[in-house]
Amino acid sequence: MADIIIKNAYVLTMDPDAGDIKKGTVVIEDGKITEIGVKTKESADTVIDAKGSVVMPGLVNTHTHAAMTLFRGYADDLQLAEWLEKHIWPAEAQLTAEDVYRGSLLACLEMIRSGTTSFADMYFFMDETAKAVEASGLRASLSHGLIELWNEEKGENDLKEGKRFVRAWQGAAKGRIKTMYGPHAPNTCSDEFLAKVKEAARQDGAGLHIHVLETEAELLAMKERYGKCSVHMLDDIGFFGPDVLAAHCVWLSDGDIEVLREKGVNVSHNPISNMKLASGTAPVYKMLERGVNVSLGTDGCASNNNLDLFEEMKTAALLHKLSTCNPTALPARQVLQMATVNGAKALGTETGMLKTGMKADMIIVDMKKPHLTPCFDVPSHLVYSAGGSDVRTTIVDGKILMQDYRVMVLDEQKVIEEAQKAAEELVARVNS
Ligand SMILES: C[C@H]1O[C@@H](n2cnc3c(N)ncnc32)[C@H](O)[C@@H]1O
Ligand SMILES: [Zn+2]
Repeated sequence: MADIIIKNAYVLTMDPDAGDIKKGTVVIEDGKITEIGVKTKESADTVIDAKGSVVMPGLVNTHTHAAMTLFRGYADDLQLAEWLEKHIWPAEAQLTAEDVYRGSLLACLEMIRSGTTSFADMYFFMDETAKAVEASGLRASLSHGLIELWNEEKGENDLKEGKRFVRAWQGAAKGRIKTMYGPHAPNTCSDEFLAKVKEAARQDGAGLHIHVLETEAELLAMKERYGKCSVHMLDDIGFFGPDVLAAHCVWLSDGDIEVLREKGVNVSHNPISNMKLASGTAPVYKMLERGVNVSLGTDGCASNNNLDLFEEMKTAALLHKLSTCNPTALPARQVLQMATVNGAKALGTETGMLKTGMKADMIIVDMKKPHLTPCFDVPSHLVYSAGGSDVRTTIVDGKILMQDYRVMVLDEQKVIEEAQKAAEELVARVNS
């Protein structure tokens, strides 16, 4: 007998070798998808009748700082440098491990509710984020943020902690947790330090998660310091490869795009954060055209200000139509692919598609809503009309985390109250 059968659903497989199934069934056993089709096994421990709904791969958020939910709406309408240096970093200096646990748990709850089944995170007190991932049932690629700032001692301490974290949690939560090295950015870490981090990642077989060319200020600072941009500096120290996840990648030249493509670097595009901090418009249309693996991320809740990847999909589609003056740029299906297939590829998770043998990470989206009626084209609705709050059921690794809008794995009220309290006390400490 199967564990879960989802029947009568519109199955959006995202599998390039298979089409969608208008009224199909998905069978889950031992955390994997064992059958998809019209005629399948009939009995299971849990049978979900998904009539009027879409079942699709869970969304993948490839760049966030989960615990920053505590800073949601804390410092808005500022430039990145001022925002980070004058507001966020001083506030982060007051963070405790407990705060990071509360903030991360709130983020996990928000992601479960809005259809995100895995995410990549870079932050501090990462044991706490890992514990929140373990408790919530989500899948994640986690890294301790390394901010050397040309201070050798700080660099060494950060790298030591990063290494401890990578080794302590690799493969934890029944394989749902992967760990990465997280050097913050080329303008906050020296080339020598970045080379050291790369070597550590190579030794541990871990990936690397880094912010790259988010702002013009970074580009100018790099030219001044090295006589070349971040992408070329990173390339020259041998940093790049398919194990690298580069967030933002806004200020790229055509030559930079070629380097990213050639080295198989995975890009996380964060359109809402880039728009809110007015960092610029990433050349996403060009990157996709040239075959760079571009995925989607929300960035942290201090620059978004939520973790809803449905909003991110719509924003990405609209932004690149506008920026290229081309309404055919980033059509709905391609944007869905960024949020599922490309994200899963970036994190190396064997998810992102509904296909036999893949891990069972999927969501059921309720289409019986006023704003989703009528429905001529499912991908169009998912990108242009739906929101995270239309997700009714979330499944990760074959386990139901939310069923019919009820979160099964966390005490929702308690998570909200404790995060609220942690945020208030944190801000009080910052202001005292
Ligand atoms: C891991 C570190 O990254 C910082 N951080 C959060 N958002 C951004 C961003 N858009 N660009 C650069 N750094 C950021 C966090 O505030 C933390 O200090
Ligand atoms: Zn970030």
